[in-house]
Amino acid sequence: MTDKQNRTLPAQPALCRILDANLDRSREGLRIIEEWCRFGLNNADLAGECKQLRQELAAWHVAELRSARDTPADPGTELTHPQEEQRSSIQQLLEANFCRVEEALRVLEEYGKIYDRNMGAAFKQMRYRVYTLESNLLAYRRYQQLLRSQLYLVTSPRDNLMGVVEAALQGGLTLVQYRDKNSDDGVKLANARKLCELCHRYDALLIVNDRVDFAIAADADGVHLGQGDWPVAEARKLLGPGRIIGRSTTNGEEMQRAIEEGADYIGVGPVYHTPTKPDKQAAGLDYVRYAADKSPIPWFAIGGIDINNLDEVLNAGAQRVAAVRAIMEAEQPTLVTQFFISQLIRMESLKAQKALHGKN
Ligand SMILES: Cc1ncc(COP(=O)(O)OP(=O)(O)O)c(N)n1
Ligand SMILES: Cc1ncsc1CCOP(=O)(O)O
Ligand SMILES: [Mg+2]
Repeated sequence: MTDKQNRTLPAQPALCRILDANLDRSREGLRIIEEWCRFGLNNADLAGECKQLRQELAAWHVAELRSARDTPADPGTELTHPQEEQRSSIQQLLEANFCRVEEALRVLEEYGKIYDRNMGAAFKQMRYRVYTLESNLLAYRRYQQLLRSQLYLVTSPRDNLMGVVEAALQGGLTLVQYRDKNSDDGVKLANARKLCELCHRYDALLIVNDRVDFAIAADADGVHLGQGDWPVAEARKLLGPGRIIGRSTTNGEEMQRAIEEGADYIGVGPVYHTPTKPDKQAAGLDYVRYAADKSPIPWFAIGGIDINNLDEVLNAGAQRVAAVRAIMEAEQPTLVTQFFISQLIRMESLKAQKALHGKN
């Protein structure tokens, strides 16, 4: 690739060292990301793109650049940032390494222009591919997290909102919706941001109810839209393909429309009449059975579900449930969360066993 004809000036040792260091940096960062795509996500496409980028970088990493390396004289090897020493989650590790790769590619793009006529354009194109990889990876991670979530906590306003949600997260919750119909916008935005930070610390997703603008401003994982809220397509325009959009449905027609509109999941209910939404008529267990039979996308039974009637909802075919009062008003939200999850897992393995033995 570094055909000498494309070279504009004889390479200075400092320039070679800069290019060598940043080729190393970008290749290492991509390797770290690739390992997660391969072993953490089992995603051959994402891992393949990392490998392809690494190979293209390797082709630029010619002997002239590698031999310019002078590690003992490099003052930069001693410099570390406290954040480099700490990684509190996979999310943070990935973000840090994407940042490292993108910075290194930018350096390669700028200094590369002096070294080789084609280098600037090549690294610019690679940097854009890394941005695309980053958003594809984030979208994939979000969707995987949605798929593995069987319990969905929808919050209600509480003095100790963060404490209750954290207790549920400690019980294994992986999906939370911030729902608050009465607070001022300033309070809502502050709460959405705090909840987002809290959920991400536990590797859980945060969805914001009703408001696309808050979901964006809080950098949440998505939005939940009812039949009277924004159309899914309009929300998608603002949120892009990487964030999750949920839609409430009370019957088969609404379910079909939500799927056609491109919702990522649907709420199915209210299963029972509930004081949390007193004006809404119950859709009943029949609609749960209908969803179990017909929905090709993830769906959450919601409305009046608690630890006493959970079995009935699961027997009607629900594999995922959402709850407000059962967790928000529990004396021990951690224990209730653990109970819900254990029952959902029990039912899932019962179904898997039945399928294995060919029974209905
Ligand atoms: C998971 C889930 N399902 C349904 C709803 C209800 O949404 P909506 O009909 O818009 O009513 P409000 O929650 O906005 O009062 C939900 N929030 N979450
Ligand atoms: C938001 C919502 N959408 C349909 S039912 C419902 C409220 C569920 O609340 P609870 O779990 O307290 O019955
Ligand atoms: Mg709504």
